[in-house]
Amino acid sequence: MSPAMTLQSVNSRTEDDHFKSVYQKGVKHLCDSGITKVPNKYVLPISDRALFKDGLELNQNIASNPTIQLPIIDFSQLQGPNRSHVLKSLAKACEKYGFFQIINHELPDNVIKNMIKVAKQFFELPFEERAKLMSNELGTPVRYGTSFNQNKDGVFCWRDFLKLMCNPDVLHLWPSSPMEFRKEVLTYSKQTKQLFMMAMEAVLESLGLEVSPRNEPEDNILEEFHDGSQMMVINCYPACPEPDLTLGMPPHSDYGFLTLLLQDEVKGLQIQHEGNWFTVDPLPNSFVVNVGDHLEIFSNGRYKSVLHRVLVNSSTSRVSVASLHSLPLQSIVRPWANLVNEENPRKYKDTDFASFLEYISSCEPKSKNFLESRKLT
Ligand SMILES: O=C(O)CCC(=O)C(=O)O
Ligand SMILES: [Fe+2]
Repeated sequence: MSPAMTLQSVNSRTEDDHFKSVYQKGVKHLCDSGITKVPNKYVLPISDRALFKDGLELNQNIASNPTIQLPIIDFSQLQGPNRSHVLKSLAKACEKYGFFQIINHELPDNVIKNMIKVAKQFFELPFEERAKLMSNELGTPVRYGTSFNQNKDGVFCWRDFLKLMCNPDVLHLWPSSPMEFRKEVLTYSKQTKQLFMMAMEAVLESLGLEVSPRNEPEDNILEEFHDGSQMMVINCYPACPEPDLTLGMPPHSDYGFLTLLLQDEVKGLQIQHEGNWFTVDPLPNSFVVNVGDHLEIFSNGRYKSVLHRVLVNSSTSRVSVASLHSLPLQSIVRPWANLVNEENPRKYKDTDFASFLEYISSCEPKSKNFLESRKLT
């Protein structure tokens, strides 16, 4: 090998390493550097792009993807004479779509507005400030990162995130800047926990479970959720110069029982329904709620944890806040005994949070692979 070639290969290796470390710093950092094209690291193979269906590239703009109106669950009707009617709609939504929208919840407007405000402010902090929370360890309770799994993803997705464990309580590890961050996010997390408890009670009742406080604690699964795990994921999807080439998040399902999703006014979430992708039109002041893998397991397959993904766009950055709720981290999740019978035999193995972490640490998470790995054949 000639000296020149050696130098060249060293140079390109250095360049590679340089770019590798740039991508690890996240999409916000990359965009702030003034890029006008999507780097190859984020370019999906054609078949994984949003504009691809049944072996064909669709000749349309991402923005013209069909939208879906998710079933609406009116929480103001849950406590009154219409409760059983609302529970029936809830059961249908969880069976058919794996998604619903909550309206007329009791979360005050200002709590929601302030959550979005501090989320946006956090991503506007200087990179060095955000980078203090970067970690390669997936189990770290407070973690700033990028893509889906930046240790494993071959192609990166167009997302930066801040993951905050809310329960178990690690408040002292949360970012201390912006100044109002901890206070506002704590208020928001407590309020979403309450909303989750109401939603979970309704979901259990819709499955035919007796959740009255008169029950012995060991028969009352709702009690276990009081001290259940809560993880908040604050997502930032910067405006993307070539949005058709990449995705904000690849198709995935969420691991917990229910995820409560708050979005700003920018569209982006898509769900898979009857084999097709639909964009969710965010209703102002509502929460989009989805069934997670644990609820699919618990309900022995009656309620479905549905694939969803996120599109990005060229004009506006988007922020969303996902609150993922489940049983305490050390609990075992298994099909509820009353939902298993001769007609509907047990479909899933026992699982827990540790096996989920082990799974996502050891392979590139794709679609519903984790749930597939819990299926009894
Ligand atoms: O940003 C969104 O709309 C969805 C986010 C999401 O799916 C997640 O955080 O798991
Ligand atoms: Fe998700």
